Amino acid sequence: MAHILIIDDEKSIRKTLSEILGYEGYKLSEASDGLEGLNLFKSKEPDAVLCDIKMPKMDGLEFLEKAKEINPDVPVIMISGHGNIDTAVEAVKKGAYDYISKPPDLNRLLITLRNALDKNTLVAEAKVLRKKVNKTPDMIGDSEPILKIKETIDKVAPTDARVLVTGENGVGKELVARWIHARSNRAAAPLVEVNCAAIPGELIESELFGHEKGSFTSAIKQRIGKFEQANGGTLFLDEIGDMSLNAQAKVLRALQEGKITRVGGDKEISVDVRVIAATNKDLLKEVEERNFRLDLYHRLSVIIIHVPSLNDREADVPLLVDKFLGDICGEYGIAKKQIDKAAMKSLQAHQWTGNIRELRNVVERLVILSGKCITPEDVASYVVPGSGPES
Ligand SMILES: Nc1ncnc2c1ncn2[C@@H]1O[C@H](COP(=O)(O)OP(=O)(O)OP(=O)(O)O)[C@@H](O)[C@H]1O
Repeated sequence: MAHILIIDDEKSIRKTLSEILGYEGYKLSEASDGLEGLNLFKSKEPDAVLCDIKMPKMDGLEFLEKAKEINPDVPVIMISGHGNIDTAVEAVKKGAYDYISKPPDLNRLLITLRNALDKNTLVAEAKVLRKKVNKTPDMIGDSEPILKIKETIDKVAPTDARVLVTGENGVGKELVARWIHARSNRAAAPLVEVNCAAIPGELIESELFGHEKGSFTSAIKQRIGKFEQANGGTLFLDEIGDMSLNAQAKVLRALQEGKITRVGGDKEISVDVRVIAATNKDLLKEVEERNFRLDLYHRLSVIIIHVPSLNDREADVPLLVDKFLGDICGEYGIAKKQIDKAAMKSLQAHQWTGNIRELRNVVERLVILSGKCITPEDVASYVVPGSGPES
């Protein structure tokens, strides 16, 4: 239930409001002046505020101003006495949600509060959605392989098909997974990522499936695993080739049956999760070497998207360089630097490791060390090892 902060120096008004709102089930905090109210506003993070206008120490208008600076999304409803309706109107102009008159009319109070809270929920939801939409970065490139990848993403995203994304480190595998999720019917639910290589073998099961309290020494409280967290959404299993055989068996079962069991638990929990996996390993070779289960491989690889290294999509290098130049100069707060044609050609011809982060680092180095226009000499000095004056 929503938490309401009541600020009024008149004890009787606080009492009336508390009784009405308490009866409706709201959680309440009370303050007798603006200053105390502001402290509670910071510490309790209420969902809405009812605030008197005339009060000692800090009046309602000052409170409103300060509260808006701290969190502009929390609606503040002013409580106005006979003498200060004009001030209440002024407060609404300054960002108060609305005002109610003293003595508070029960219906008007409850309706105003409910509307304010509804609006607040919508604002919060819109923020989350906006964040989600913005969270998927652009996939730069118009080379043949990237266009093909985008086409495949558009086809598979709306289905629930499992996708295995392969490619060297840093080629953009995670970006592909994010794009698939963002374009799927699950986009409003979470995309939960697990880096299987970064989690010690003995913890991976608890990470994926959760655990019950006391199931092992460090399990001091119950924990929900990534499969459950991703319920309704997508689970991205990065570096799946590094998962232990033991964990592979459990993941296989979860995929076959759509059910998981927490470590130390006996209850089966149904989960509705789409799995996207990624690896930089040759999984079939891992299968041959008995490090990876063939049945799991088949479950995961309904669709395979291979992201080629930069060296196999030279055409994308200028676009990426241009994007990174813009981003980096923006971060440094300087005008976007230019790059000479010949310099761009030599970046394009460079043998990249395949990791796009390497290209970004190189562009950052060039931004820092070069003049307004990046020249072939800059590239020779700062990028191609062994060919510059510094080496
Ligand atoms: N086509 C692209 N356009 C723009 N940025 C990209 C592109 N591909 C990758 N990047 C960026 O390069 C970085 C590395 O990409 P990402 O993390 O997706 O690679 P990865 O293959 O999953 O890496 P790892 O193997 O290390 O997990 C990220 O910052 C990503 O946003």
